[in-house]
Amino acid sequence: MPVPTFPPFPDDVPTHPLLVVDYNLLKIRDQNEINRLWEAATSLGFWYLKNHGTDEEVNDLFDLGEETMELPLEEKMKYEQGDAGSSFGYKAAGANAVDASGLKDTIEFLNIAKDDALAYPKVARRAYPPNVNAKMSTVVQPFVRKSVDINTTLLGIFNDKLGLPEGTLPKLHSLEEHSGSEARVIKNPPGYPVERMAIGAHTDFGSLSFLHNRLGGLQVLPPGVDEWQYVKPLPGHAICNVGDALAVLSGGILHSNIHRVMPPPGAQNPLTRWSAVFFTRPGNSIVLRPLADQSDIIKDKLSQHPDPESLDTGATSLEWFTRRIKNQRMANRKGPETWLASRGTEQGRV
Ligand SMILES: O=C(O)CCC(=O)C(=O)O
Ligand SMILES: [Fe+2]
Repeated sequence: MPVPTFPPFPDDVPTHPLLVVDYNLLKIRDQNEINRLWEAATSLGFWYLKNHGTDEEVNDLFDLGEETMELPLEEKMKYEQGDAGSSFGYKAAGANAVDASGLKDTIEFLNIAKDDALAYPKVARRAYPPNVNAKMSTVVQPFVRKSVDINTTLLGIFNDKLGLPEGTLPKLHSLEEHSGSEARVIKNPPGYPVERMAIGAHTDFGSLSFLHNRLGGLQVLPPGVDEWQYVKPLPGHAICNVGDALAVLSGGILHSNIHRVMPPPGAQNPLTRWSAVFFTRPGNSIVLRPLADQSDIIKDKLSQHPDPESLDTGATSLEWFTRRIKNQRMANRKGPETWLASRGTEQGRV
């Protein structure tokens, strides 16, 4: 389907500019571009990525998301992610909390494990609706493959900048091991005022997120700033960000920033908001702690950290995700403490 045109993003709301990084230049290891990526990843931890060559795959995934969300709720619920802390599958609107008070989220999403997408027609992790299976090879796999390629390139660049032995970070995110890496399509229905949180404030759980937005609604709370600021969607530009796993592995050199999703602002507000993401996460067995024994740069950074132990999570990647996902589920909620138990590196800012 052709990409629809939308009302413009308003010009009277606070926005946060992001550096634009050119993927074509990263691919040829242009030093200047690598330095700009590094600057973005170690400050806000968010940047725009242009020339990523994934537009068609993203549009096809949006179409598949639309087709899936139109299924009757009863059908979608057959593929629900459940309450045990697994991420893969369908999540109905209202299944997660958005804050400590237990306000419910307003979005529904479908998560497809990279393990299932790449193993298809074998089932690696779980089942999906028949219409998703029908497009697994033609839509999901191509999106996952391109996203993996891009994020692996970024991991390779961070690896070298961090002074880690060649290939260390890509190896921790190997396709061979099962992981929490997944593709996600999100729908936020219209009808909510601009101040009604759709997804609560959070840091991403994994290492790198490759996000595609057409309408506004994503907001960041930059370090040292008290006001939430929108990230304006730019056509053809992905929004990339660092998640907790990479922040921890790098000893805090790479920054995992808090963000949340609100309904689209201004003239975009009456529209359904769709987003698509690929999350790259470490292999399930990888222990989330700074790689100080493999890099003097990380070791030095850690020696200046006020509380270096706080980065030693003692958790494997699988345990970290399971804890965070499980404790945001409304079905598991006992009180504000359940929300607190779902937190990552937000450091009390939400
Ligand atoms: O929809 C968006 O713009 C962001 C979604 C997000 O932050 C997430 O799924 O972790
Ligand atoms: Fe996120």
